[in-house]
Amino acid sequence: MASAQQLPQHKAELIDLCIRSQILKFGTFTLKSGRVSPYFFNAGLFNTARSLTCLADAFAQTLLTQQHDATIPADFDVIFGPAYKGIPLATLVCSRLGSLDNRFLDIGYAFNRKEKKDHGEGGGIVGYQLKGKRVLIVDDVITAGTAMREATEIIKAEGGILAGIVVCLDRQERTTDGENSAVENCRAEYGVPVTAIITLEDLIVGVSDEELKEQMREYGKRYAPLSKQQQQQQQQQQ
Ligand SMILES: O=P(O)(O)OC[C@H]1O[C@H](OP(=O)(O)OP(=O)(O)O)[C@H](O)[C@@H]1O
Ligand SMILES: O=C(O)c1cc(=O)[nH]c(=O)[nH]1
Repeated sequence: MASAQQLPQHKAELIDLCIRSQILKFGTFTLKSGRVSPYFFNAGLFNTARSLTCLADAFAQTLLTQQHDATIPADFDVIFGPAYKGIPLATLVCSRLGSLDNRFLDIGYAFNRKEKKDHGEGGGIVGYQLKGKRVLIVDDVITAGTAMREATEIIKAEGGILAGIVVCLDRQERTTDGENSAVENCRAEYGVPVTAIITLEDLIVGVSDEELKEQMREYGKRYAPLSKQQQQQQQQQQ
């Protein structure tokens, strides 16, 4: 395994799976933010019991074994997965936590519909009621943070209380309208712990092809959060 020596086992195993199953793809991809990336993380390809088991292990390790760390969300009643790719993730993490520890047996899961349903039970939310509950968001990727903004607005509108955010991959990019990292921006704006199982830096460690590593580094630099000095230079130029 290319990354086994440098990274904790659950991260190395996940990265190895992502490379073997082409969950991590290389090419030209337009992202939700409009940025054009030479790599793409397709969580839709966690599509077998084997790969979901690996992913569930990695989420559980992240949430359960590092609870002394203030960036790790600890107290929540409901796991919310933003449509679409967050939906199976919320279900998976809820089920895995419940099977690992009885204290989690009564946590709920919920997700939004991208289009509201106007028949049957109707509405835009499926699953556990969010009103008055501490809600953990689980998603596949954070890039510029737009999906997180949308998810937090849904939770607020339902009367839920955001308790934290955990994603599979932090691409370590800045927000579209600012200079700060999307993750730092969520921490500051929502005042909750935000964490990721793996980051762009971790992915680069796991990739063995030098040319692809370089493309990832270059892209990462282009959309990296700006340092204080860069922010000052930018202000002076304006
Ligand atoms: O941090 P951001 O810049 O918002 O980008 C990340 C988001 O983009 C994708 O969602 P999207 O709605 O495109 O896809 P999906 O319907 O496949 O989940 C991805 O699943 C993240 O939720
Ligand atoms: O930013 C995105 O839209 C995005 C990036 C990525 O790597 N994977 C994904 O599903 N969406």
